[in-house]
Amino acid sequence: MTTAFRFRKMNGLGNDFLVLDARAGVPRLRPDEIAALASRATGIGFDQMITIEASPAGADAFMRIDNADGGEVDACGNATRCIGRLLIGETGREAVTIETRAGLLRAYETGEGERVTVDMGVPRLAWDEIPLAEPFADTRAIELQIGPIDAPILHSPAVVNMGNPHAIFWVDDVEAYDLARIGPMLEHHPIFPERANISLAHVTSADSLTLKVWERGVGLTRACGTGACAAAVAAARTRRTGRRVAVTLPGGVLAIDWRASDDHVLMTGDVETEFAGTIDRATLTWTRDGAVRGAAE
Ligand SMILES: N[C@H](CCC[C@H](N)C(=O)O)C(=O)O
Repeated sequence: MTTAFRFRKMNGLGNDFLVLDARAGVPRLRPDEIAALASRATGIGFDQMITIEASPAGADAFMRIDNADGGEVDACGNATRCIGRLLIGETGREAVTIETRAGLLRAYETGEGERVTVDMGVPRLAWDEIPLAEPFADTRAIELQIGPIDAPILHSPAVVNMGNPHAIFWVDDVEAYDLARIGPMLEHHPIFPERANISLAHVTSADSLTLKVWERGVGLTRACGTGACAAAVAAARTRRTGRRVAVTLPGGVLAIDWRASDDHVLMTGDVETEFAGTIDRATLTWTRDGAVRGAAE
């Protein structure tokens, strides 16, 4: 019996994914196997593994999300755009529904090339929805200080849940902080019982901000879709911007619209299919179509 199965490699603004299709019989990998394949040193290298499954709720598909550390989570904005693109191509429809552990999401064509819009639903803003370890009446700015570090003190982040927990710190220069060093301290801060994704946001105008993200369970990524949504909601809530914000990340720009009519957050951006290949689970080696054999230790 073969232990080989197919995969696709995709990304949304450089936030990259190993995409498996369980509807074709791909096995559920263990966390240690996911982490080994996610390694950029010895594996295929990716931020999240995304598994497409049949949807119990009758959506076009269920999307399962595992971070590079092997931990399963409930939301991934950039991956939702990528899977939306795949399902739009598969169904021939302009709009598809994707079931996730955070709820049913709709993805639709924008008519501009590979660009996809996803309705990420309504942000959760109460302290116990983030969640936080203790009550805060105003989640637009919570008492959390870290430092002193070799840069201005980070303090009073906004917190937002987009199906996953986010903390956003307002800074004048996202490069003035060693996020690779302080990110893990904040991700694992005791105020976040489920840990958190950590963003540095520099508001550049009433409709634009620059964002740098340390992702829970991954580390620094080139883009974070739910992070961009969370930062745009937080900026609007604190009157730093309007409800439509262009979020510039290291990998590109996401257009966020926190729609006033129903409080849904719409996220629009490009997706890219990089390559396809085959993984042999028995040896955790893989072959990229039309390329040389790789090997995950
Ligand atoms: N690291 C996130 C999941 C992926 C989020 C990000 N890749 C996105 O595009 O939203 C978490 O643990 O909540």
